[in-house]
Amino acid sequence: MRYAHEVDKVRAAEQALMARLPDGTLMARAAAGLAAVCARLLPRVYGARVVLLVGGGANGGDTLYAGALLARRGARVVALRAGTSVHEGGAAALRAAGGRLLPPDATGEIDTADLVIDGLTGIGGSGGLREPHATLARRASAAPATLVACDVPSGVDASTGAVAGTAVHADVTVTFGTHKPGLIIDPGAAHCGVVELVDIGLGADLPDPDVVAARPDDVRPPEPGPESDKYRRGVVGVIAGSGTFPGAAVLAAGAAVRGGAGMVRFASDAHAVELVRQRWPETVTRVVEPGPDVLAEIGRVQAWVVGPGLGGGERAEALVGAVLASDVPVLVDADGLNAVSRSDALRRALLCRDVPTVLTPHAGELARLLRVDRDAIEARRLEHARRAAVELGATVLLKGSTTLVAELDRPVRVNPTGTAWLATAGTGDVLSGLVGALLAGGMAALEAAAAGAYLHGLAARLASGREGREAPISAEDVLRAIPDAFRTLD
Ligand SMILES: NC(=O)C1=CN([C@@H]2O[C@H](COP(=O)(O)OP(=O)(O)OC[C@H]3O[C@@H](n4cnc5c(N)ncnc54)[C@H](OP(=O)(O)O)[C@@H]3O)[C@@H](O)[C@H]2O)[C@H](O)CC1
Ligand SMILES: [K+]
Repeated sequence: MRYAHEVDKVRAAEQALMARLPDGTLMARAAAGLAAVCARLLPRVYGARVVLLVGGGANGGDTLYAGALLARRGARVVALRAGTSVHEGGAAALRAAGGRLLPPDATGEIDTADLVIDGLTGIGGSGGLREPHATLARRASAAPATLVACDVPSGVDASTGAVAGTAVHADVTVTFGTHKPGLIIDPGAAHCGVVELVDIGLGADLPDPDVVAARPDDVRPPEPGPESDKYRRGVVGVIAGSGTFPGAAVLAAGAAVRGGAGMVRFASDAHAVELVRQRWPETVTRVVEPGPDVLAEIGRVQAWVVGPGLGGGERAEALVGAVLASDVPVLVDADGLNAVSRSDALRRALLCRDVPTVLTPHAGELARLLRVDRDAIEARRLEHARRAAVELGATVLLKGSTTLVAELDRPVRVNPTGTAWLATAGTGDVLSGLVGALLAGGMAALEAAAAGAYLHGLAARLASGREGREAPISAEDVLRAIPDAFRTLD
């Protein structure tokens, strides 16, 4: 797993470590790591033009010391000082190494630089960048020089990834001690470029992470063994589709088949059932009307998926209500989520469940569930995913530019796979069937949702093609690539 810690925890760990070390040790380690990455990025350090953008805090201090190290190796280093104060030790070190400090209006230096280091704000930054910081950030982001952010791109909230106004668009972000959530969650993540972690010795002082991102060997879907039969591998029940949206049913049922369920039971109205039977003959189908015995009519399952393409109205509410009253894990998606948004009774049913529930909203669906603005969700994804997990008593998988999975008292999972090409109709239906199959296979809700998001994102990448040569994909393409995504796991 890749771990990320919020600012308070980073500061506490730094305090604990600093108490045992001579003054200035951590800043020296951070500066050395930053300078080493910058030296690697330059074709030649000697004679290179390096510009430092320096704010008044320790982030500026790290940057000045790193600039001094590069100046000692022959780089021509100038620092543009934003704000009134500057880290004194760092400024003295830069001057002693032959570097110069200039006022912030010397922006012409940025346009002719080979490399710019952004040391305006780090974990101490808050709110939108003020002037002259914002102008320097914009100018550096637009300049041809390689732009390296010190610890965090200035203007990005390190704990959340929120960006309130101007923020640096870095090519590389050199971060110290641990990742910060804002470096792996959008919109902040999109400002970081490549993230390099420099070890400054915080390890033992860091508590449990706030946010984690899986690496390939962290994703372990259930595997059949010699004892397995279709029932032991897990039966998933999919209730999806309607006269208006039968395609969602075909995609969700297909993804449940490809996701490794031992058997898929599919139930809906006659039209959706006919389509699913034609496309996925391996499913066991049943035409159902909502009623008190609807789940018994469909048969025993180890997990339910309800919602894709169900449409609005009482039918959807009745079917979601029946599933929420069951005693097996449930995944609610799409129109199922909209039914919960409309109905206080369903909301109560959700909170009363004592078996896991996974909700898979996109930002618009989550906005309706939480009764907040959609833009607020997009701007502060981490906060809203966590809030939804608490208020709705469920594991919440928030889809979008960075997919998050939140569950009460657990580190939030950030999905590292995926591609912008996934933003196309029907891909959410595929995700719901896939996660449903993993739930039926016995994975815990958080693990199933995170593994499903990982495999789904990977399938989309495999379907869209080699990096730099991607092509548009359909939900059907993602569905077809699911077996290849499984094959890439260790
Ligand atoms: N503590 C350590 O041992 C280590 C820290 N490292 C580096 O330190 C930074 C954190 O440094 P800190 O001084 O706490 O804060 P910053 O430098 O990130 O930011 C504070 C300055 O930024 C100004 N500020 C804040 N918000 C804005 C804004 N929106 N616009 C413009 N300027 C802003 C703030 O000014 P105020 O007037 O608001 O006080 C300060 O001048 C950390 O990120 C590391 O780089 C190293 O890791 C080594 C160990
Ligand atoms: K910075």
